[in-house]
Amino acid sequence: MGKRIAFIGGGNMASAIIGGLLRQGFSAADIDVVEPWDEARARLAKDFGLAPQTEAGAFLAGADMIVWAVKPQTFKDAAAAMRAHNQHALHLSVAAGITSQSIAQWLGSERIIRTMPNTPALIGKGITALYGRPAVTQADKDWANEVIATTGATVWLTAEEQLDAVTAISGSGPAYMFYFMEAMTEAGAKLGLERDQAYQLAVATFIGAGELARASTEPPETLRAKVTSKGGTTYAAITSLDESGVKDLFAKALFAAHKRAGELGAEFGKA
Ligand SMILES: NC(=O)C1=CN([C@@H]2O[C@H](COP(=O)(O)OP(=O)(O)OC[C@H]3O[C@@H](n4cnc5c(N)ncnc54)[C@H](OP(=O)(O)O)[C@@H]3O)[C@@H](O)[C@H]2O)C=CC1
Ligand SMILES: O=C(O)[C@@H]1CCC=N1
Repeated sequence: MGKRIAFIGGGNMASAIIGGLLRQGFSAADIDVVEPWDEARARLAKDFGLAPQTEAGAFLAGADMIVWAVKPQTFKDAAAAMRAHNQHALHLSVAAGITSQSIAQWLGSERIIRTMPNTPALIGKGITALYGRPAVTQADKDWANEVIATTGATVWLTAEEQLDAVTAISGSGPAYMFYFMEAMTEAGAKLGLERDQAYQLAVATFIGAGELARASTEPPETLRAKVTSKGGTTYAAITSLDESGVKDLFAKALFAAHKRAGELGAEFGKA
């Protein structure tokens, strides 16, 4: 790629993208990170051979792309600290809820791409949705895609509001999957399995079912029907789920995540 990338915030998401870039041959010498937390800086140095800085400074002038990987709550202050140091970079935000309009105001730039990744990005198995403000060129989008594709699949959106839905589905989604794995493990242990084995079974089932869904042209209802023998065990479990209203409750949880994304934007995106 031959360009410099600076990360503001060096936590989970920044590490996922940095890891992806380095795996694809991007040089650590071309990456800057601003990260105030000592432990996080030490981890970035140990894991990736980086030399992170505690705060924004003149070194940021060399960045062609700035990746905003801070929490929504700290984005505005971090933007104010960076603004004087770089006025030409392409900006790429991973923050939930914070609109590109807020970011444009804070940075005085229209070259902004918003994204919503997820944590499987850490192992190159993420999926990230991206949205570019109208001023962003195709060349900028191609470059952002190249950077994010180092962490997994990419999907481009045509409406920025859709990012809040993506956040509810795939951004927060890994946590729902782990929640189900926890429940399966706990139930397996209660039913007499060793906890480790119950967890192993749960994880392998998630991976197997996911890969099967990906490889199949059939919708999930059909794949589910193929597991559900008439009068059998799956039927008993699905009937119990339906009687408890689990599908509706699950949808309710996703709507709560969607609502929270909007609230984060409204609460922490003020000018
Ligand atoms: N985790 C996830 O699954 C996903 C997260 N996101 C988004 O990614 C963003 C980052 O999340 P995540 O990586 O999980 O968070 P982390 O807390 O792991 O990383 C954020 C880091 O930024 C640091 N920080 C705080 N203030 C500043 C500042 N002014 N300048 C530079 N760095 C600062 C924090 O330090 P300190 O802790 O000391 O404040 C922290 O180490 C969030 O906006 C979130 O919405 C998007 C998709 C998925
Ligand atoms: O929980 C959050 O707010 C972030 C955004 C998506 C996943 N984690």
